[in-house]
Amino acid sequence: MTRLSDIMETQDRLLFSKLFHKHRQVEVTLNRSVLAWKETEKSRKRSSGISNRAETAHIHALQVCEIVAVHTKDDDQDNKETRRSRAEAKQTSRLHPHAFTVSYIRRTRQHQWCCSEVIFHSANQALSEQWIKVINEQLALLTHRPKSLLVYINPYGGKRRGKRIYEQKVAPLFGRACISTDVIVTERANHARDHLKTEANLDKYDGVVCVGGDGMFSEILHGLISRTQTDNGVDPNQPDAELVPCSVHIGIIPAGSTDCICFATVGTNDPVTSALHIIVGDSQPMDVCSVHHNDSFLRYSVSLLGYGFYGDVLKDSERKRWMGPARYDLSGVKTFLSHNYYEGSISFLPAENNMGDPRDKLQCRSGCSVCQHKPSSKDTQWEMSEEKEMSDKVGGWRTIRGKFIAINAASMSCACPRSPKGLSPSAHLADGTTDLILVRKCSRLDFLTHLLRHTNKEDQFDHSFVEVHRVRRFNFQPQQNEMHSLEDLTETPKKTGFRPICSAQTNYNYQDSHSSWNCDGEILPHAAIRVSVQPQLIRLFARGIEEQQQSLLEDPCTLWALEPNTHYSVD
Ligand SMILES: CCCCCCCCCCCCC/C=C/[C@@H](O)[C@H](CO)NC(=O)CCCCCCCCCCCCCCC
Ligand SMILES: Nc1ncnc2c1ncn2[C@@H]1O[C@H](COP(=O)(O)OP(=O)(O)OP(=O)(O)O)[C@@H](O)[C@H]1O
Ligand SMILES: [Ca+2]
Repeated sequence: MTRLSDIMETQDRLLFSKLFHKHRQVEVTLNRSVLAWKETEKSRKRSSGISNRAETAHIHALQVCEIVAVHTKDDDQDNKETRRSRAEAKQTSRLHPHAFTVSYIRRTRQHQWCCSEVIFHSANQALSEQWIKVINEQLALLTHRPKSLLVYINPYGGKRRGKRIYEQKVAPLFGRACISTDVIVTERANHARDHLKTEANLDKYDGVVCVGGDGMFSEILHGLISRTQTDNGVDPNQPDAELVPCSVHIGIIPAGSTDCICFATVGTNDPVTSALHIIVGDSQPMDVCSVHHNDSFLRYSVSLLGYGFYGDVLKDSERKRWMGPARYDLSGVKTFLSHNYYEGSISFLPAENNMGDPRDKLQCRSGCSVCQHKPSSKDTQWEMSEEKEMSDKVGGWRTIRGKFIAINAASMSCACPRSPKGLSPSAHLADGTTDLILVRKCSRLDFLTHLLRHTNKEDQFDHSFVEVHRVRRFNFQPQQNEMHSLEDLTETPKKTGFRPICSAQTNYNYQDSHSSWNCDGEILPHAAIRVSVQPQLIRLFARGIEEQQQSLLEDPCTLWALEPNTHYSVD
């Protein structure tokens, strides 16, 4: 571990100068990883007045990898941060007229980042220019940062604020970081997907950014995966085909209704935070489920594949798109009151024991050790073996038949503002597995308790009617001919008035006896599906949720040790 005082002294120093910051003289040091400064002793003595006892030294430090950009100071930036008098600011500018601004990432609250600035003044123009040059040289060494991005904006996602969010909050940051962009505002559903599939010249870009919600992300996902498979001659209709990972990173600027992919990979739905993760070129691999019906490809999923409750909520909510995000709450209540269950048979290939358990409370966080474990070739051979697929007993495939209110496969936690811990709080972003949650038929009250536990600290899997398995693949086959309402199961049956109650004996048809699959917010056209997790098929400009820092000083990224009698301020 490097000590901050060493950085301030000589260690690997690239540049050292006495400059002015907030009207005080500071010693500024740059090495390959840190930009640090502290007030000079002379200045401290002057500020502490007549007493000869200097104030304690404050050392401020920024990590170079969290510097967004360095520029000559704009005139209108004068002393925004000091709240000192204009006269004092004018005096600094007169005596030390050559200034440069370092824009950097500052952590605020709840995983949010903002872009802050620190301004250094100098009397010497050449010195100021040298600082800009040397910092820029260090930034240029960070080759994983994107230089050119293709941006798709859905102007109709969420509360229809995508365009404004991009123009006001994101474009200025990309501009400051000297990232060039080609922006396409979509004109119809699937515009972005089709453009990526056939037209976009992907060689030009280091990443694709989507401004919108999970549906818009899904378009980008489908466009990119499909393009990559076509370019590599892979037929996606083969359920066992090994798909080729996409080389282009995806960035998400949240502007939708749920935005669970952004929330579960960054920890917050904030456009500025996401833009900063893109600028620094963060990289988070992610699993993708491929979904087939017989031998034809249906869709890819990265978050929730939900049959029963979440399928019914989505189907109903699609008719209420005009309501915006509130449609999910209304359809949620309506579906809850309908209280339907569906019969079917689900078979699955459990993940190996060393892949953890959905109830182990080992949450996926930045640098997650579980996600480092790549499936061995032995695991893959096992997966591919159709012979094993036929067997129910030898530790391979298992089959469960039953009546379910919900069948959910969560390939990641699916945390979102509605449910901050998500559908499966310990699911992992990139471990090659999905958590299969089976909610069997139960009373309304029991199901409500289960739902409520998604919003508090209690364990939503701790019910006799819920089971959860970590799996690599699963198949679902709906029961052919029955549909039930749970009216007869509740202690005090009530007519809901929301939908006709069908009994098992009367007028059932396919639509009533089957639910639909909610695949990341899209309805699938078939109930019988085969699902296979494709480990780490895509990469996002994200780093996973960072551990909450108890204080900024405990930032896991800091490179230095604390020293007694010195105050540290890690900006
Ligand atoms: C009593 C309160 C219980 C609240 C329970 C909240 C659980 C919420 C779990 C959210 C999981 C989201 C998973 C993400 C799925 C995305 O790929 C997809 C596309 O964006 N979003 C949805 O399908 C959108 C799905 C939106 C689902 C909303 C469900 C709302 C249920 C409300 C039930 C109310 C019962 C009230 C009884 C009086
Ligand atoms: N120009 C457009 N006109 C109409 N629909 C569009 C357009 N561009 C994209 N879409 C479609 O709009 C749908 C919803 O978009 P988006 O995901 O951005 O918002 P949302 O549904 O409100 O949020 P979430 O998916 O997070 O719940 C997507 O499925 C996408 O295909
Ligand atoms: Ca996973």
